[in-house]
Amino acid sequence: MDQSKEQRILNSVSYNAIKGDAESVLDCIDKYCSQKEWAMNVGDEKGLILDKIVKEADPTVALELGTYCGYSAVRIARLLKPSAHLFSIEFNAEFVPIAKEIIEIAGLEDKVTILEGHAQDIIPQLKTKYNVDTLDFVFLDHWKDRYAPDTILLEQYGLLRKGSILLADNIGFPGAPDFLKHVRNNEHYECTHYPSHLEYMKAPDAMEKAVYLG
Ligand SMILES: Cc1cc(C(=O)N2CCN(C)CC2)sc1-c1cc(O)c2nc[nH]c(=O)c2c1
Ligand SMILES: [Mg+2]
Repeated sequence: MDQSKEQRILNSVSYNAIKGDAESVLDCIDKYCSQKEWAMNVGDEKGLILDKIVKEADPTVALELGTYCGYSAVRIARLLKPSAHLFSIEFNAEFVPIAKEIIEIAGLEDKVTILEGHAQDIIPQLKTKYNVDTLDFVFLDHWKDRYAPDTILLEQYGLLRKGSILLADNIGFPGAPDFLKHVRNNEHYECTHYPSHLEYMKAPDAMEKAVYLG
């Protein structure tokens, strides 16, 4: 059975990255995906926007929707303070072990918990099963059609508090029009638009920050 692209990315990280060095894991993935095989990591350019917003949020509890190979989980977790934790939800069973391995190579396994399943099934369990009170930061990077309904779930399950910061990838491409409709012109959100480019490409893309106002 041929290896998957995601397995080849893990092979490259395992062979080339410095164990315990998150930056070298990120650099290795960015190098592989810009020179060898494109993959849907948030990437180095949009990654800088992600870094900026994570530093601004300085979250104690963070949530990521869409783990994929763990690139953004490493990107976020490397910036977390000692007491902080990242929950990352991934529904594709093939990606989960690859992401776990990449996060471990980065030395961040104690900061990240990967929850396998659909966000709409796991979000309702965060308080009861995972002892979450409220979320300080949420990175939406799973599937454009789920951004809006899953954001509404976060609201309905009392997981957002005044000042919770949502950051959504792919607002430009593939695009998430109903998410934008939900958060913009909504008195409960303060939005900021960050134009950028699709990972490893020249094509335009963008991220949107939406701060929940309570
Ligand atoms: C799968 C895919 C293909 C894209 C594209 O236009 N391509 C043309 C150019 N070739 C080279 C690459 C592919 S963009 C994209 C994508 C990008 C993300 O950041 C995503 N994030 C979360 N969830 C997604 O489903 C997701 C999909
Ligand atoms: Mg994305």
